[in-house]
Amino acid sequence: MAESRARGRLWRMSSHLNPSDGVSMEVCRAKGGATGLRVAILGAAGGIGQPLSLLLKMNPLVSTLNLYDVVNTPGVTADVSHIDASAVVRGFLGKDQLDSALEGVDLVIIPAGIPRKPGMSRDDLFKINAGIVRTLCEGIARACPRAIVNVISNPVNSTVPIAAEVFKKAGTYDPRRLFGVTTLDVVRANTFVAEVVGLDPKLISVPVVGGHAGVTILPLLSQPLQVTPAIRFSDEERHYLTNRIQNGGTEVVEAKAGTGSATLSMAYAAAKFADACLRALKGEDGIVECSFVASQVTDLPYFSSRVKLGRNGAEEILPLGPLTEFERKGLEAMKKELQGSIDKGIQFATSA
Ligand SMILES: NC(=O)c1ccc[n+]([C@@H]2O[C@H](COP(=O)([O-])OP(=O)(O)OC[C@H]3O[C@@H](n4cnc5c(N)ncnc54)[C@H](O)[C@@H]3O)[C@@H](O)[C@H]2O)c1
Ligand SMILES: O=C(O)C[C@H](O)C(=O)O
Repeated sequence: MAESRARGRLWRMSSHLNPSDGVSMEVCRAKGGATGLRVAILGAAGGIGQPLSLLLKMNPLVSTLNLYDVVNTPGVTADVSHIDASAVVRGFLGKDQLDSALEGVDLVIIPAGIPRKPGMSRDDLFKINAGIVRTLCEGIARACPRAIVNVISNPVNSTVPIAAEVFKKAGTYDPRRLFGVTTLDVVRANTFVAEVVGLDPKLISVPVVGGHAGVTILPLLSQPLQVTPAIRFSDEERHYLTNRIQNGGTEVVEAKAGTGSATLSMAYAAAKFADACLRALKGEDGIVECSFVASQVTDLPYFSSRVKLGRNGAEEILPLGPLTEFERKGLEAMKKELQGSIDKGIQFATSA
């Protein structure tokens, strides 16, 4: 009897988390930490979305975590909501619940969309993911126009310009609040450099600039901060590392052999970048992360480089610093492709 009473209570506690089931929250006295920040994950039931939901639930800065997807959110929500961290988890399913998922949110993270299979480029995802990102950003413009937005969906070099155009059309665009998530490139660069030089990756911080596809990913290996004496690479090491960092995504896609692309390392990277945004929103000073943003650092309208984060998002885009000849050539080599991907995104969003 005692056991079944406990079970009934648990059922109510978890099922009320999905607003679609009509069960009220009256059994709960607490409705979530009042002082924390509200986060929505769009695409929360996917390969990235699920572990990212887990990591954000564990983030003490988060008071409310809204999980949105077009499939499977009730199960993911019930599962993640049982973790004994303070964020209240709420599930939202299908496009009719998009605006409710976004209302009052401070940070929106978008990992919605299809991933690559072997032999595909990120640009091959454009056809499907461009429309998904556009629809989700229209929801953001309606329901939480002041939110910070972290775009993960590929091709990032085009989806960020799409998001910007949607917000411009809605009259809500603030370039400081829109970020393409390129943290995984930095995470990979730190890991691979640490392997080569035999150091703890936590000591390495390689800025990775440009965009998020092939040659547009440019690690500035002459600037791996925090290590004294400075690391110097041989030509062979520099070529190996640049090539491996540029092709890190493909390495995972091929290893997964048709079942998807990076999900766990990406969830880690997205949670790291989201945490930086949340800490900046809370007023913490001195936070710098690489991200693909509207930029004047080069002649390209969007570019990933080190960005100082503040209460309003991107406070300052830092200069690239001194480049080696190898890096200067890499920068020139990426420009045509990156400009083309940016133009493709703008064209898609403005012609619709
Ligand atoms: N920026 C990066 O560094 C990086 C790294 C890895 C993957 N990615 C990209 O992230 C995206 C997601 O990858 P994944 O492995 O999680 O894919 P996945 O297929 O496992 O998950 C995608 C999720 O998006 C959902 N979805 C589809 N349409 C939607 C819509 N209209 N609204 C809400 N949700 C929707 C799906 O239902 C699914 O749950 C891909 O485009 C992938 O290329 C980017
Ligand atoms: O490579 C991909 O398709 C996914 C992602 O962009 C990555 O870098 O892992």
